[in-house]
Amino acid sequence: MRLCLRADSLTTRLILLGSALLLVGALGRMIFLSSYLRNDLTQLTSAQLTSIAHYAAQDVDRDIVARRDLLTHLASKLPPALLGRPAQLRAWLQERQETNPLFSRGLFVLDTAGQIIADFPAVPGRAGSSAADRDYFRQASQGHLAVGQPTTGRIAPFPILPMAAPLLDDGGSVRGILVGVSELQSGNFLATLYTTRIGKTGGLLLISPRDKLFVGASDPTMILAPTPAPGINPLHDLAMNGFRGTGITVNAKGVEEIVATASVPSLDWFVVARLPTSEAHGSVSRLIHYILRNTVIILPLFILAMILIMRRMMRPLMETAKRADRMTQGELPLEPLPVARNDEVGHLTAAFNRVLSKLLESQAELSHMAHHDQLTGLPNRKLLADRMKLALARAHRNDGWVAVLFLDLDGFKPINDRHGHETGDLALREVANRLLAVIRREDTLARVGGDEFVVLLSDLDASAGETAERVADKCLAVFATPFDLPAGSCVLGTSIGIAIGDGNCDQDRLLIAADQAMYRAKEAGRGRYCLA
Ligand SMILES: Nc1nc2c(ncn2[C@@H]2O[C@H](COP(=O)(O)OP(=O)(O)OP(=O)(O)O)[C@@H](O)[C@H]2O)c(=O)[nH]1
Repeated sequence: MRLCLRADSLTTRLILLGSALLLVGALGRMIFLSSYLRNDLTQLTSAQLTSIAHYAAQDVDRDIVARRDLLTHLASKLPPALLGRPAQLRAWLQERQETNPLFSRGLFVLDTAGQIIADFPAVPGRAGSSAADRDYFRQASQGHLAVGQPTTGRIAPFPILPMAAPLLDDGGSVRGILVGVSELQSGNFLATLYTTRIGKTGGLLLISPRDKLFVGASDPTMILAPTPAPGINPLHDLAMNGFRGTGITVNAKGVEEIVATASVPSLDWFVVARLPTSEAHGSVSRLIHYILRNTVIILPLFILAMILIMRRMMRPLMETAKRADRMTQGELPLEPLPVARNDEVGHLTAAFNRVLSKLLESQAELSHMAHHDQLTGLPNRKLLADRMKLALARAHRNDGWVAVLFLDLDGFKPINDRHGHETGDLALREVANRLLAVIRREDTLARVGGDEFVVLLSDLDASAGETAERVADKCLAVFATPFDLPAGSCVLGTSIGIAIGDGNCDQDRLLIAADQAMYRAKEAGRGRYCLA
């Protein structure tokens, strides 16, 4: 049986509903899962970035502290007498530098006017030049160790960090300044910070709030670039003012990032570890694509499976409907349908069968009513006509005979008049019962009028007349006994007209002949029979 997917069919609706639920489920999973995972990944990434920023800040701090300690130590050990002897001073610097080359761009000494007295390694043009304008000179002149502003070297164009320590005499006065210069990207300084990548496009930043500079960055274009002006990046502004923690922000290039900040303890610098959210949430996008792809693959399979399942489930229902249809069109007899399964379709089929059996019962009742007399339950004139037709056909085939006895009650009307119709009805029923008792089972007793009965005797032989007279005698005899009715005992009689016919007789003429014979019996004094 073919299953048509019509727009108004239950199957189509169920498939559409199922598909809609599948899509809504996938959509729901995408929305709720992606939101949940985004939050989760943001927290996880923030924690990881915090660790990275912290470790990077510790690394920077270790390098700064090492240089600060070295410079302080060298300044304390530099013999004051060497300040007036540049050649010896350079030799002293060389010895120290070769022993511990932390300051990759060398050491030099300034006099109190900021003039470079000696340097190592000797850079052409450095000795004799002035550094009086440099911030570290001004700070160190005050007697403090100074970390200068990271800058691009005057001699060599590399990002450098100068550090300066005052050379103090015994009285604590500044006699000169020892300066150490480190190339920021040198292998023993911050090279790792410059080359570290977080994810594909994330990285580290080292920021000096005092100098409003990016000291270091994974992105080379940002090295020594000025930090954004306040108001561009709120989280950056907070960090510049001392906030340390994590957050999501949009950087100056318009990229949304997860960032974590950590302070470099020995300076006011801080490290920023950053990762674009698009990268951090990359697995969410992949998951959404995965769900979408799966849904696109599953949906047609689901629809196909639904069609097959629905076809299987609906087959009994459709077969039931088809058979019911054929029954209504008269192609199949009205019979109970087979109940295939004990499910809703089975219940529907069983209900249909119950309706059908009620219908058959009503039909049988109607048919009985159409062919029987309501009062006595005897065949009526219509059924008698059918039976006569059959009896005459058999007689025709067998060369047999039929006899019709037409009975009209004598004295019935006075019972009605005297005792009422109900008593008359009881009398008619009793007459029917008494007559039924005297005829053969295969003969027919019919009520054809108010107090008129017909006895049809079929399959008679040539002695049909004698047989009919014998039956007429028996019928007369049943009236010999008075009728014992609730209203009292009543006497009834009957007049009988007999007509005999063979297979060639017309049934109406036979009945009329019997009727006329009955009238002759009436006229002859009632309570008797006459032959037609
Ligand atoms: N109680 C009852 N009476 C009926 C029914 N059908 C017809 N009758 C009555 O039966 C009576 C028949 O009339 P008649 O044939 O003249 O009655 P009768 O007294 O036997 O007269 P004769 O046939 O001339 O002997 C009428 O009074 C009808 O009203 C019925 O179903 N029940």
